[in-house]
Amino acid sequence: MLDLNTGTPWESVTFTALGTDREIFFNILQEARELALQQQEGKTIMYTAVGAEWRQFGFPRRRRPLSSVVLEEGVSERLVQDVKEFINNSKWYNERGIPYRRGYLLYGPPGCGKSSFITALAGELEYSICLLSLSDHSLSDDRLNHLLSVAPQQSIILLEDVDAAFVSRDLAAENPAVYQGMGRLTFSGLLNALDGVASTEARIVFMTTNYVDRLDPALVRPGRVDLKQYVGHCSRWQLARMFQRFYPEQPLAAAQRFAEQALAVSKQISAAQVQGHFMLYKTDPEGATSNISSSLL
Ligand SMILES: Nc1ncnc2c1ncn2[C@@H]1O[C@H](COP(=O)(O)OP(=O)(O)OP(=O)(O)O)[C@@H](O)[C@H]1O
Repeated sequence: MLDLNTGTPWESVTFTALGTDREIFFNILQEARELALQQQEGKTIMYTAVGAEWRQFGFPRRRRPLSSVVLEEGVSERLVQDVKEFINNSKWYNERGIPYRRGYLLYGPPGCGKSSFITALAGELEYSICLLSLSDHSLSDDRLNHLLSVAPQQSIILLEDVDAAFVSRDLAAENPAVYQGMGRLTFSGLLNALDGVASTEARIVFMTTNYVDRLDPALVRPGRVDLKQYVGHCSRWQLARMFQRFYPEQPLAAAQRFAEQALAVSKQISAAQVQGHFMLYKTDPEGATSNISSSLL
């Protein structure tokens, strides 16, 4: 059976037992709960907004290890440390009367690992992800406000491609026709909703964009975005690291040679491109290095 309001499958089960010991029911329920939770163990749950509530999207996904997302040297560690420090410091915020929330902005070209990193971070923290598209035309100021206030506990709110919903107010003023009818969510509604995100629990908001210069400064000011991080094309270090992860049996020198040659072909290679290239040479590291120009251009 389906709950017509939420679309969630459900059924009623009636237990009857002879005797006077009610404990048996509690034990059964406890066991059922543990079994249900076991199914989610080691997994990351994604939620999307449906109407006024968050609904689980697809099956829980196996947690992505942080080490599988190769960002520029030190970047991943810095972000993880910042988030963990924030989560462990509720007292500091309470004592100073500062809303217990932290905003992050990851920006940079497509396919360089912004979304992958956030997914892996959620896995590391054992948090779920609440994915919200600001360009969703059914999103209004009130609905956004409500959704942010009822987000599941221990979740990261992820606003992807924030530039797609709002453009710098100057740009919009210059060319109103282009930016007309971008949904009922207003820019000030978004700012208010972000400012209102406060709870006794750590509230983490991640935003991503490919076009940081299109964002209104009001959106990325401290308090709304506390840490900005550029996630860009692959550096020499990243290329070698990705090679080593893909071909762990290869010596470091082979990884360095791959990185050299890849950069000689182009300085603007995304990690997604590198991953796609390696997939063509799954068991052939030599081929991956000697045929770089064929698929990385
Ligand atoms: N730094 C990385 N390390 C390992 N894999 C990566 C990395 N960046 C991207 N990939 C792979 O490339 C694909 C796309 O990456 P992802 O969606 O994270 O990029 P993105 O920066 O969020 O792109 P967009 O701006 O288009 O949303 C994924 O399959 C991911 O596994």
